[in-house]
Amino acid sequence: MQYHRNRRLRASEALRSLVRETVLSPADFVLPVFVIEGSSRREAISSMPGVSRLSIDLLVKECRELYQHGVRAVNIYAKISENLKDNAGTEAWNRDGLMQRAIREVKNAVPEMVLMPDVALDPYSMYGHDGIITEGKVDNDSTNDALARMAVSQAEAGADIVAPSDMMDGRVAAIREALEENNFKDVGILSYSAKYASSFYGPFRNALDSAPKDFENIPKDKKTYQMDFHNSREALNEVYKDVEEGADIIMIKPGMPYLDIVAKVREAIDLPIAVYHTSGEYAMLKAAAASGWVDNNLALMESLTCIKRAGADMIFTYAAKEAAKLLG
Ligand SMILES: NCc1[nH]cc(CCC(=O)O)c1CC(=O)O
Ligand SMILES: [Mg+2]
Repeated sequence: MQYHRNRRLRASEALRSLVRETVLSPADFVLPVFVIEGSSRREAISSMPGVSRLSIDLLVKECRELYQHGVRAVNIYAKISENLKDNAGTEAWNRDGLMQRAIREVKNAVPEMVLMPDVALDPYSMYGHDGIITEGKVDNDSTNDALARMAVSQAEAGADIVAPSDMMDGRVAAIREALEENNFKDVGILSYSAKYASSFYGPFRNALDSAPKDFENIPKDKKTYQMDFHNSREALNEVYKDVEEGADIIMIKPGMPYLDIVAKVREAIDLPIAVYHTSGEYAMLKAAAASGWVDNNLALMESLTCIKRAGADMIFTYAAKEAAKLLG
């Protein structure tokens, strides 16, 4: 006689919480933030309800609040004016650039906050690409030199961890080497190792005005560097290379439609894994909730919990503050 009654342990919330395998905490979240010039400026991003671009002073304020809610890491993007953009993305390593000033001021005001600036040329590129264009192609190796300079200038400004999101080959090694040479041996690298060419980045590209631009003989998408979403084993290949090159944290992106990749990478490596709940995933949730088709709070917490269950140690999400408040 055998009665397997799995329902026994689901009988009450107290029992369910005793056997719960995955529990979210505000400390799991990294909030991506968009910084703009000026002061007391807040620009709502229409494709991402609840998300705004902030001037540095408001970003500082936001970071203080986040920290109080238990969110202790931000991933920073700068929206610079069109006339500062060029092919090489030179503004990206301007010591007095918007990004560098933002890092300096936030670090100064909230020193405990973990600052993870984005390393990639697209917000600085006149073409909207993550690399330098040479003869109509995104050139890998010259881009790596630029990324290394960008990372060093962010480290100089006070970054704790630099986060290359470009998908050039060998850039983790190039950045690691440059950081060591410049005596930033304690600055870490969070590498977007398995980043797919995805339609879920649309709202983000609106927010930064960073989509590939319509130039003749210039690629209109990022498929020659970001991964093909039909592939899974290729993600492991990418991850192993970055581990070898000295990455401290491995990122997989996007999140929800890619949890098979997260689970697979979790099995394969022991480094911390970050997963990006992307702008498109956030926008879909907000749109459905606004229509009354899903419950915002329940669907949000379920989404984030499932990302953690798949193997994420940390989650990049635009809902970081909202979720932290719901947990608090
Ligand atoms: N280096 C670009 C970058 N860094 C983060 C995101 C997407 C983030 C999101 O959609 O939330 C992108 C977009 C892209 O690759 O075009
Ligand atoms: Mg790679």
